[in-house]
Amino acid sequence: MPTILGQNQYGKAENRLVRITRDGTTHHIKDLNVSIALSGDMDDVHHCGSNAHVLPTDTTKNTVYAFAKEHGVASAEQFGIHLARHFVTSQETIHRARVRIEEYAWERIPRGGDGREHSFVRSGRERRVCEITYDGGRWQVIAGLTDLTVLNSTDSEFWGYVKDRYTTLKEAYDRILATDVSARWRYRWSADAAPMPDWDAAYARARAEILAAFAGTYSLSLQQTLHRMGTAVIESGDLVDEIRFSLPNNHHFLVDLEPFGLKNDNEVYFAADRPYGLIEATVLREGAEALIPVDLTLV
Ligand SMILES: O=c1[nH]c(=O)c2[nH]c(=O)[nH]c2[nH]1
Repeated sequence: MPTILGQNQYGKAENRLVRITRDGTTHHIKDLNVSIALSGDMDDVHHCGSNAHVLPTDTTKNTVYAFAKEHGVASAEQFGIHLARHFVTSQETIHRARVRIEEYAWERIPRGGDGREHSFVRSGRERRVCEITYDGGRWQVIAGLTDLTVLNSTDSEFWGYVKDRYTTLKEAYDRILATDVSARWRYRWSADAAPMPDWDAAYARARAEILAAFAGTYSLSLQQTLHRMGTAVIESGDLVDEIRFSLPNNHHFLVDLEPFGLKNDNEVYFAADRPYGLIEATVLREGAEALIPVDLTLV
């Protein structure tokens, strides 16, 4: 039976890279997990095993480390753009490159004024991510974050919902709202000719807008909070056209203390870890195209 080769890509996944920049006795750290996926004239390697068009995945790994030395890592986005451009422009058989980067944040440990800055502590579970795609003509730059854990201990209600014979949920007029924010946003930058944005500043602004909107929204549902967070990011400038969120509703249930003769005045909660509501949506600038995949685990 004849078959047709469909979409295919290959490359080295999860190259763990730590780049130290030594600025005298002050050191800077970038801690990345870099995944490369290349596509192009790959019919022969799949059909008859000729590797003549294949740049080895091992080489893509080496390129990550060599570029870290030669070009440094100014930002994850800029590093990804460098790599994607290199693979597509240096190899005739490679027409598209996708570079995904996860970044782990480190904070400095104060060293008691000895003037030497080389001690770090890993901060939280939160990760910064980006995905760069280049096909020789157009760029797609998606950035985001995963597992940014936030909680409001009041200013959240949930009532007025549909009730059927299986509904047992009590209406809530003062509840905890908590989630681990996963967000991906797509920058408008899409051409080599356009000036390169300050990726770190753009990331910091989006993250700050998400946090401010979460804290500042009097919430009638997590869906409403999501929409406010997305709108805040898009309206904060003209760089982000689309943002998608995946928000687990980290339920906190009031514990029944009446058996102990105690009144629970919204003070004692059971923090459940599963199951959890999962609220997901994309917010777009008017007229923008939805290009971020529905399933954020794929980005
Ligand atoms: O913010 C919420 N949105 C829902 O859709 C929902 N459903 C539910 O049971 N609790 C909540 N909370």
